[in-house]
Amino acid sequence: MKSPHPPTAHPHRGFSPVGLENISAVSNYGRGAAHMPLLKDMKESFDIGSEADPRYQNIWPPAGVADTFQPTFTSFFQSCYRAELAILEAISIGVGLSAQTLGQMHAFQTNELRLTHYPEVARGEFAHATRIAAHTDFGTITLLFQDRVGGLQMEVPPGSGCFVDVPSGGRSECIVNVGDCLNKWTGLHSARHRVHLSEQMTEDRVPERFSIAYFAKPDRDVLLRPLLSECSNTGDKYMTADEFQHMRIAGTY
Ligand SMILES: O=C(O)CCC(=O)C(=O)O
Ligand SMILES: [Fe+2]
Repeated sequence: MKSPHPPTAHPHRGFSPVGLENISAVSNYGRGAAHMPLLKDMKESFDIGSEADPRYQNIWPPAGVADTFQPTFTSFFQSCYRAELAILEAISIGVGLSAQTLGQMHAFQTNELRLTHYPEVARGEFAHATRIAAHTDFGTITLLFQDRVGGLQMEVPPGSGCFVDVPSGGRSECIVNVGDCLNKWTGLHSARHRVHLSEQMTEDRVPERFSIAYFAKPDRDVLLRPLLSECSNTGDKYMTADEFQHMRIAGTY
């Protein structure tokens, strides 16, 4: 392995083989009594942070191995950051905050880009495993890009344990997902989602699937407190974003 992820969840950098991370460790965050089953994830991933992050370095492939990888994804990361700031401005205005409120809390680019490959598997594997277990994203917003294979599902209604397919519009589509931090600031719903067997998948072999998720995260010292007087949040009030990220991710590696 040329760019191994550290053995713990922090920092999210480099390559994680199938079996290293299991998201079901955090599936039950924020849930009431109806607990999700503990299923192993069938995925491998590569995590990239901002080159400007003062705390953590990226773990790039060594020189001579996939030399276009680093410039391609450094540039893509910057494109996602520009999109993030535009979307945060729109959300700020939409919820009644001043236009720069959310953007100002994302100045240091503690964001992460994750490339995920879900290998082809036999359909029967889904009896005791999944592609990525149910979870809410921990950050502010997620920009999700996927191929046309399908399998992304959202919990509807919230807290029910029932998941519906999110149809894939293909590689030019970007799904914007609300994360837990934006939920704490504004009350917008952070949807629980997973990647599992979709209703359309009727063959014995479930084809491989690729996705790219860009996780926009708050600056580490920002407090997660309600920004709108009418929104009611529960639990974890006034943690810093950094404390919250560490708490949420514990146990996944
Ligand atoms: O692969 C996907 O479509 C979703 C991945 C995801 O939800 C995540 O990495 O947080
Ligand atoms: Fe997610």
